[in-house]
Amino acid sequence: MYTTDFLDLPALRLAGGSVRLPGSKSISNRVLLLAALSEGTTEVHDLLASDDTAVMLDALAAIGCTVEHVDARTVRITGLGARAPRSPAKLFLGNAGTAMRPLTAALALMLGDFTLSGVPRMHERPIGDLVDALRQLGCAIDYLGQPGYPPLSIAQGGGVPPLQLAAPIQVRGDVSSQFLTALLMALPLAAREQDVVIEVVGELISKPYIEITLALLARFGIAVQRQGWQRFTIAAGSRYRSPGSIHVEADASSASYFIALGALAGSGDGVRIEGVGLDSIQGDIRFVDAARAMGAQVDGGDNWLQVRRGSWPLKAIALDCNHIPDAAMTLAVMALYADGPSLLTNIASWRVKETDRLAAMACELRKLGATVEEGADFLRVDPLPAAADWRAARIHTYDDHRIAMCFSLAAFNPARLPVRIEDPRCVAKTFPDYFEALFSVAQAQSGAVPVICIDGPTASGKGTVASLVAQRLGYAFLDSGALYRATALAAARAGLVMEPGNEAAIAVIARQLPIRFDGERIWLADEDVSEALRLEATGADASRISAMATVRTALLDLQHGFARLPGLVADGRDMGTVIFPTAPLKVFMTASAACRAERRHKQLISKGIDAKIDSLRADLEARDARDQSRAVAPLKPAQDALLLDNSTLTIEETVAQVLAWWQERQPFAPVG
Ligand SMILES: Nc1ncnc2c1ncn2[C@@H]1O[C@H](COP(=O)(O)OP(=O)(O)OP(=O)(O)O)[C@@H](O)[C@H]1O
Ligand SMILES: Nc1ccn([C@@H]2O[C@H](COP(=O)(O)O)[C@@H](O)[C@H]2O)c(=O)n1
Repeated sequence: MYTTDFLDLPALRLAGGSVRLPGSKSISNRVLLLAALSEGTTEVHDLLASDDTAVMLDALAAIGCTVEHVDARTVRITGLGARAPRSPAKLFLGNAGTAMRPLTAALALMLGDFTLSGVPRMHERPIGDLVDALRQLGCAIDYLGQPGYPPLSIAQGGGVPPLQLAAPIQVRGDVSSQFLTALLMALPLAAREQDVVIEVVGELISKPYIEITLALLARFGIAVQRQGWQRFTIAAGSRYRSPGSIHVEADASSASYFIALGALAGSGDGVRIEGVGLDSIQGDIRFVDAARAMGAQVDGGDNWLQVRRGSWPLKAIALDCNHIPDAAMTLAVMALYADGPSLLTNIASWRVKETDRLAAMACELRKLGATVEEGADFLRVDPLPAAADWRAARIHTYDDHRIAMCFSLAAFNPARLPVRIEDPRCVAKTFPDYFEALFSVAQAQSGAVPVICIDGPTASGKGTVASLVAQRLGYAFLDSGALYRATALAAARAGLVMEPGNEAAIAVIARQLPIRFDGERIWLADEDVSEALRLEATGADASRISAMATVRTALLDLQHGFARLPGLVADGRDMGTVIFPTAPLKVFMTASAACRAERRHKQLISKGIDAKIDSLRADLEARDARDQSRAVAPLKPAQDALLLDNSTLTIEETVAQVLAWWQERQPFAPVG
């Protein structure tokens, strides 16, 4: 997951290959609560690991369920059954509507004292219609802040008041279908001696989500009779029974980004999406119809979809999006690539989601250059047909995962402009590895993967700085010196002396180098050689073999392979001059020999390695001289490199300078 302040997506061109989607958020949190209310243990497979499921799991543990993490995608829940929940309990539910609403309803029917709160935005998301319905029943539930919104208090430590079950329980259905879902999941707890009837007031929105709820209730032993979408009856004697084991389908709304990707850029066989198919129980699968209407070619089976580009430009669409409220945001970005204005209607529910999505989408689309009309419950988006119409935009994401994900599609713009996604971490709500998945199937425009080169002499700090710059930008990091060091180490282990007569044999070793980078650690085959590589003797050997032309050639492909989405920071001696000569930023980093010797001395002492500063200085000067004077790829600044002497700078100041130079090269307007 990218946890950087922003993530710059370079211009993208084509998409192909296969992605496996994470489990559905809606199904995951429903299944967790149903398992918690059941008697017995439920093993939940393919569970989404995300912020929203994490808060639900924490809450279930807090009220006394046993939660065991079997592996990254499997959790075992032992439910409460007939037991009362642990009380008092304070539950923090982040910004997870799928946790706040159903937990409120379930706990309101149980013995105990509970408070339910969330992040500030959660306290702006309405819950009054659900609370009204629960109060009708007789539950003791109060607002702790603004009436109509969380945080809430449920105070039934002394006992659950007698519930008014004779008359139908009325709930509004036109603000959020989650209120009805919450009651449907909670009221089986009350349907012991008599049927419980729920009546929906107003037109029910997002009906497909109710279908998911009913399907999952059935898996946990609860049959609900439905008369149209207005009246739901839970039979007397209902009791939750664990199915023992249950699989969570992949998220159909998450599929929308990859369906769109296929429609925009799917080349060859296009994009294959694993984990959700055309027969999905999730309403958002109907996004496929909308994508087809815009021109996408979509095939699918039980548990897979395959999407290719069809009509181009895409066809404009006018669609009532009530049935796909979440996935419809993806259509708004696809509309930029259409042959005319697109109109998305019946999306008023966007206003009460993670943010006011209607306002947010309009604002961010305009930043890209689009003309957008925003109504109370609709959005009209004009396309951007010509490259000159597009603007390089910093997309603000409002702590809303779907905004981050759908705007990534703007990176396919014909102007070849990068797109900056602010706070990319917000995708953790439903799809923590979204950008990794995107980069695994998307291809950059040729030469568009950005590379920052940092070259310089020994101990100038280029490795330290390059790695920090890479971290801040979410880019890959290439420590090219490690490749020469690893080759030298492998050659020494093979009994070779680093002299010209052994060049051919050392080049063979370099070409087949079984090197693997794993975070801070470096492996040669199955041995962790991180420490051995940093020895001064290994550095000196590396310097000797690095003068051999065939060894350098043998390491070329390996180094080029590091240039992948979303970008690379590479440090070495010839990054800017030979390996990435067209890189948009080249820095030549130096510091005085005295300063470098002192730094290296401190570095070694801190690792418990004894060293003399004078001999260190002599060694590094000898190494620099050899690196500068060799015939192939000598150490020198590229013609267009910026010089950075950091003798008097701290590490942070040096990093800040490199980042500042990088920002100067970006097309985004300065932050105003
Ligand atoms: N201003 C600075 N910028 C960068 N590094 C610094 C700075 N001040 C101190 N250092 C320290 O200098 C030491 C040498 O840095 P580093 O190993 O990154 O250098 P290098 O140029 O990559 O060396 P080599 O070429 O041997 O791999 C590190 O311990 C680092 O923390
Ligand atoms: N691009 C590069 C990187 C390194 N070398 C040689 O390897 C030696 C070790 O490098 P470190 O950066 O890890 O110290 C170095 O002295 C160079 O001789 C190179 O030639 N080209």
